[in-house]
Amino acid sequence: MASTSSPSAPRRFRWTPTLIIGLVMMAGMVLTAILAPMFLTAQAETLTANSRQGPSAEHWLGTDDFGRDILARSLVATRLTLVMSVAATAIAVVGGIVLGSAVWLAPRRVREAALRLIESAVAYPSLIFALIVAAILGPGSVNAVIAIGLAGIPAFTRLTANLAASVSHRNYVTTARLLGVPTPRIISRHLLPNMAEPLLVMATSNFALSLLELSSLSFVGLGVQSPDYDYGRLLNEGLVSIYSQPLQVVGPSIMLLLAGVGAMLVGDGLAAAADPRGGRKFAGRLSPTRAMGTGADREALLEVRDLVVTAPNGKDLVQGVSFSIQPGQVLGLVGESGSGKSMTAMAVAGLLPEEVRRTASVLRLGDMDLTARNSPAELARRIGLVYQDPGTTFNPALRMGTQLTEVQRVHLGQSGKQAKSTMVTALDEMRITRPGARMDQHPHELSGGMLQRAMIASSTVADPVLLIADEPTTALDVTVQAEVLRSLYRINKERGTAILFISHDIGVVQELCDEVLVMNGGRILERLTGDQLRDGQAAHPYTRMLLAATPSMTDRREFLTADRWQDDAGTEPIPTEAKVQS
Ligand SMILES: Nc1ncnc2c1ncn2[C@@H]1O[C@H](COP(=O)(O)OP(=O)(O)OP(=O)(O)O)[C@@H](O)[C@H]1O
Repeated sequence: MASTSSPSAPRRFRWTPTLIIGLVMMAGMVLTAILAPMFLTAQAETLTANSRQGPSAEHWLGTDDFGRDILARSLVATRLTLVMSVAATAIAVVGGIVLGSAVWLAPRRVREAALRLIESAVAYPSLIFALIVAAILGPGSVNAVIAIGLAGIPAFTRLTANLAASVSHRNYVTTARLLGVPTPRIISRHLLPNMAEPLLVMATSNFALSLLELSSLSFVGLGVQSPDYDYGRLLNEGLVSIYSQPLQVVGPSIMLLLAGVGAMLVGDGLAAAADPRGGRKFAGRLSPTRAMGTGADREALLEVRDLVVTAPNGKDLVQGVSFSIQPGQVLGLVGESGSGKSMTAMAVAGLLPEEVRRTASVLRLGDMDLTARNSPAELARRIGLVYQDPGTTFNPALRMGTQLTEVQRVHLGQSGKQAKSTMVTALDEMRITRPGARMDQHPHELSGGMLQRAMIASSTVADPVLLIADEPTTALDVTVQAEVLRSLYRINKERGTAILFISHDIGVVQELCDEVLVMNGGRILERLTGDQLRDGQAAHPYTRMLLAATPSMTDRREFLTADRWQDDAGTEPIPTEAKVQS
């Protein structure tokens, strides 16, 4: 059977040179913070008579006023500096998440007022804010950490509130609310996991900022107090003899630079990994709402971003299309002939003609990166395909059984007998009469509708997570269309198979789809929910034109009445909600 890929599995992580260099630098800093105090404390803190010495083999950066090794002190100071920066960041993150969640939960008026207040706080320079807090609390390491932590809270509050507002519109949150799931559980289960990525990126940036601000506080005498020392404190001590003993500030300055650059590179790398197009912009420098808008749709089963399909002559047949399909969702792709629908679908299925090129910033099905070279067997297990013309899908010279069981025998490794018995069951589920006998028949002995349903049975026998149906009803007359649509509807409802449904017929699309993308000239012109389309809420003139060109819904509905839905196998009518609304 199909290996069911987790729909919410994160897409493959992008290791960029920036991120790798940043992580190596930060790993070096952490190692220094652990090892230096263990091995260098004596040289860093023991007072000797060798004061103010220049660089030598014994003291590479010389000694300070009290004969202590400057390099050793710079290295040992790493621990306190990093610990304080982590603590300040933790205060900002936790405080921001708690306050941001509270703001999101607050009544509308309170929320709006709070957001305005937060915007002003974010605009106020955090170092000035920290200086004021530190001055009120008094000098000291703990107070400096509190001051810098508090100064970072507004930015995280704004990010959390905006992200929560954005995530809370998703279907699963609405459903959880309707089911009466308590708010704290909605926050911990649905909101926070979906906000983790941008929050992590921002936390890394905040760490770099905290490092600099804490050092600044210590430098001006409001932070770490003697005999403790961090980079800022060492700079403060070196300042008095900067002309006679300039090397005294070089050690801590270099360490500060390395830690700051390392942390910023990690933040930049994480931002690029989160949004390949955004880079540093994503790291909280833009408005969080925008950041969220460009973020990944991790719940999506299929995620397509910036898909471009280029013909050999350099023409872009699909021009930067982005969309996603949630597990169990039916997404319609509608547009006139040549608009790029099939190219989009075939790009997803990895079945483009050889001469056509495909690029995308994200092309993911569950945890499978579709831009990578994937095994055809694995693709066949996860993606089922139903083509337009059942008459040409099957080889007229071969018996149905041979063709229908191909996927099972070739890709699932089933024996002929096992494959046949599975397929007979699948045909039966598709309401095809006398399925056993059909296996021995040739394609011309079956009706068009039966052939298409047999095709659907064959495409879904491996239980794919996604079914791509490319104009599956176009070649069929309108009464037979109904049988096929009904089969797709049942597959979706009973098995939860997501469907990418392609059609030039907007009337057919609106019967079946939860969401509809209107395509023209290789671009998406409009996105609508099925309900919006059924309610006639299409805004784009092209969509309206397509609707106008659709045969009267009243005529169509005649075919979709209960009687008409009785196909040759005597199936029951399609549930009301799947029918066309006029
Ligand atoms: N192999 C190819 N090389 C170059 N261009 C191609 C190739 N196949 C298709 N095209 C062009 O790509 C464009 C989009 O084709 P596509 O098949 O995606 O359209 P469609 O919307 O699915 O239409 P239809 O409903 O007719 O299949 C068309 O202009 C078509 O002529």
